[in-house]
Amino acid sequence: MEWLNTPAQAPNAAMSAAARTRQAQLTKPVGALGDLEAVAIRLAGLQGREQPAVDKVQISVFAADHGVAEEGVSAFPQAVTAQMVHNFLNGGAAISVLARALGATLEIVDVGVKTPITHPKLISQRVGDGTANSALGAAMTRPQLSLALQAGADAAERAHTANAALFIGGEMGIANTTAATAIYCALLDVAILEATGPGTGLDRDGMVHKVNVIRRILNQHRSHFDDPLEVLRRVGGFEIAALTGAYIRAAQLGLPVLVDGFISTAAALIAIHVQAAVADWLFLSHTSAEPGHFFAIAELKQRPLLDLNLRLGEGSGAAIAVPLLRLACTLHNQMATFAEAAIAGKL
Ligand SMILES: O=C(O)c1ccc[n+]([C@@H]2O[C@H](COP(=O)([O-])O)[C@@H](O)[C@H]2O)c1
Ligand SMILES: Cc1cc2nc[nH]c2cc1C
Repeated sequence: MEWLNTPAQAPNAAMSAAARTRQAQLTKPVGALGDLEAVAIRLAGLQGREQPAVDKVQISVFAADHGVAEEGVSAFPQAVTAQMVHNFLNGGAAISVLARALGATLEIVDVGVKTPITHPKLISQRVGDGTANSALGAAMTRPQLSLALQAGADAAERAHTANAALFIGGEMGIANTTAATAIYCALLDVAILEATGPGTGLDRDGMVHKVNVIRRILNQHRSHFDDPLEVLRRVGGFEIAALTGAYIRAAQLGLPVLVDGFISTAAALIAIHVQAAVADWLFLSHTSAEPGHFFAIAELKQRPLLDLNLRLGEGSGAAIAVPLLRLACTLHNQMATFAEAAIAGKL
């Protein structure tokens, strides 16, 4: 795991400066294309070219089960994790449809679904048969944490080797909003009541129960909140750890990342607590409908691109934001400058 401490690459400041200069010359009032201008400028710095592009996209969905599901914290049974993995592989899930529509590479990685799945298209990098119940003890062992981080790093390496311009991580795991909420509370010091949401669709009573379970989890592990990897090991999940490893490795390889929703952002929080410079490589795709997402967005000091009441996961929100990144680049690269179009500049 020595790679974890390898520094993230530094964005190319000269290229973002050149892109900012170009934006100022395009035939529009400066700033009129809003956040899309900042996206193009950031991407230019990350890709080291004045004219960025988001051609090849890799989406890696990590699936795993959670011991804490036995506490009854989800509106759906644990078996849905494995059932959705089959749906991903058979092309019927939202992320399958989106990946096809975008021309993106989609890979599904089993990092610890309870019952092993065999399928020719599945990448099997199992860390265990699901995590242990974090309300009773640590969710994973140290070796399991290392393997899960490595599974994510491997996915980022594959994307880099395949010359992907953008990496998207997705997750699937019944009960993982409980794990993610515990991470938010541990790292951000937000109140459990404010950070907890309905996940897959709990009613009020279900939410009250979920809050109580998260309180038990936090009380169990409170003395370790100053160590982000220990928080991940104790209250996280294999798929959250894989996403953390993927984000850190992508930043080290110089590969921009589009972060998905509530659970993916928990992995992003761990990643930036391990190494703050990883944040340079992360774009937030959307604001999740899960209410606690707000607190992580504030910590990442970035405005997500979309706000569509999404709460699916799988990498779906990030995939939906890809056309915006592509359009931001196309506008930046193809618009005429004031000089080219012979249009008078600002008075
Ligand atoms: O990404 C989000 O913002 C999001 C918000 C709520 C739920 N999810 C998905 O729903 C599952 C977890 O929900 P739950 O209620 O079982 O904790 C998991 O598979 C996630 O991908 C995802
Ligand atoms: C059906 C279903 C699909 C999902 N995709 C990601 N999380 C999910 C949770 C459920 C319940």
